Amino acid sequence: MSTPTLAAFKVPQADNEPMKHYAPGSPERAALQAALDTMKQELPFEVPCIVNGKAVFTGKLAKQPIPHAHATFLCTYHEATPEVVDAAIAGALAAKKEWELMPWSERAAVFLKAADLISGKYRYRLLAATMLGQGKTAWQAEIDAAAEMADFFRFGVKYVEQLYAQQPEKNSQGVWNRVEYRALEGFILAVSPFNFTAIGGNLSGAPAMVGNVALWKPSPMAIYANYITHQLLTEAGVPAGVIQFIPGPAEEVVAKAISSPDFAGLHFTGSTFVFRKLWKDIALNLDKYKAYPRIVGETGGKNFHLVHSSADVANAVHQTVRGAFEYQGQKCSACSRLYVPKSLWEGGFKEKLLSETKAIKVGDPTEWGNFLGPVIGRFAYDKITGYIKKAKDAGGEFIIGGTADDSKGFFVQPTIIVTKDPSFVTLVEEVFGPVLTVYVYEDGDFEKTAHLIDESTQYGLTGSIFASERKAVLTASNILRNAAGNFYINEKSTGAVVGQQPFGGSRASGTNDKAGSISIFYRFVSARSIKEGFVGLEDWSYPSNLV
Ligand SMILES: NC(=O)c1ccc[n+]([C@@H]2O[C@H](COP(=O)([O-])OP(=O)(O)OC[C@H]3O[C@@H](n4cnc5c(N)ncnc54)[C@H](O)[C@@H]3O)[C@@H](O)[C@H]2O)c1
Ligand SMILES: N[C@@H](CCC=O)C(=O)O
Repeated sequence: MSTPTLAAFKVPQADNEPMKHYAPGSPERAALQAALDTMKQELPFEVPCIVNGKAVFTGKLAKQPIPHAHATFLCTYHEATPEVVDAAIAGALAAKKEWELMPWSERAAVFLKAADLISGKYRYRLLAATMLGQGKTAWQAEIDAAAEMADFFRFGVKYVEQLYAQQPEKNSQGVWNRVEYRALEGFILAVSPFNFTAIGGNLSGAPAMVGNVALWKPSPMAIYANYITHQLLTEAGVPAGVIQFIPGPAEEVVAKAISSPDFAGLHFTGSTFVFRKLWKDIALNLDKYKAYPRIVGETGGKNFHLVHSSADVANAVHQTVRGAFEYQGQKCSACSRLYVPKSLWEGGFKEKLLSETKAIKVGDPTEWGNFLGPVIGRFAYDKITGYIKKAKDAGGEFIIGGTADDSKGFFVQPTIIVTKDPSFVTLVEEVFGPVLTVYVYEDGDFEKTAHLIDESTQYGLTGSIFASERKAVLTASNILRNAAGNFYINEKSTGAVVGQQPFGGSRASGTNDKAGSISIFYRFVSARSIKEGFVGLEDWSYPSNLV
């Protein structure tokens, strides 16, 4: 039976999820501690693939280690095989028939409920899994797994309502024009990174919100938090088959999915290298596809803080410490290059930056008081320490840090390197760790330095100008227009909020489809224009045909 449309429903106003602060003695600190204690007692968990709403135990096992104590595993998970991927595609296509025809208000209700499950019932479990599995402190986990994910769903619903409301301005006499926003034919492949639990939820959830079905391949380093995300989406009412959860060997699972004729789009967040490879692989399969696939990818960055001589030094230093080192520099938006005028650097900036950085406590992120946790895993540890070695070999001046210890967990101390070489290796390549490289410029070279920032890397993700002189802000804003998709003034380069600063960059940083905005939804719909005539033609010829 079809569902009647008996009203034009309005979705609730979207507000950002109120953040909890976890201060000593607060009820939220007690609740999170209890969730952590329980999770530590119960681990390791077993995680299956979820296909058509059913748990699939393939027996092909892999493990997600705890980065601050890598001998311990948070979960053992069952990897998807090519047969599981095939079943996931077939099941998703079958589920799509009902899902895309479901009235919008029903789909909206599912995601609004998911947001409330994140704010309430699942909050502390999601946070605990993100802290243990991805090495986040309580605050970093709160920003991500609670606030950002709830915001993605609540604001997403609002944006879809706005998208659907976009209708043709004009109707000729006797005609009614409409546009409907169809889901894409086929399925979306969502491939998510380790560093934000929320991004996994959004990569699979955003296409589903507009009626698509998705195969979700999570990062091997975020399996458990993403599995909980899938569970809450199911509890919220996402029907079986609409989001298939298929962890597994990345190359194999992804290659299988993108070789399907029904592959309709890639929703990717991760490194530039992998995204470029996938784009090329998709291109090689182009003749197989039923339609041109949509390719959306948000990727790496080499984000800058440019300090002008008129800047408030205390603010610039504090913002830089947070921007560079929070979550161990493993945010795509992390500040990893700092440009400071000589007068400020020698006039107290350097001392303040050093003394503030020295005060940072590094250790187990589930212990209150630690500001930094471990980096995510062996590969990241080796890559970051490799860059530290390269920087030492190239003659960088290490003013703090440069040391690391992987005996128990993957710990890298916050590191600051000063260089006189504007193309220094850690000034141009993405390190993705707690490593900040400083370039000190002559005060008179402000504009030249802005051009240097613009031209010296392939990326264009985030960046900040610190200045109190308006002219300096304007100059930097103009020169750096294409150097950052998220540009900040007297604010750090990290911490974009859904509904406030739509997120994404261009150049080698991504397709800039702006997660957390209406733009992303355009990428996962294919509009159909409908023209209905109410008055029949009485003749076929035009007045211009008369003589
Ligand atoms: N721009 C953004 O919004 C944004 C947000 C978060 C992270 N990032 C970027 O992500 C990177 C860190 O995340 P990561 O380490 O998880 O990235 P990654 O590229 O290593 O992995 C991302 C995803 O791709 C999969 N993958 C890896 N190799 C693959 C292959 N050969 N074929 C198919 N799939 C493959 C992984 O399993 C994972 O699911 C950084 O470069 C960071 O800047 C960007
Ligand atoms: N949106 C986040 C970064 C996400 C990528 O890692 C920020 O703005 O800091």
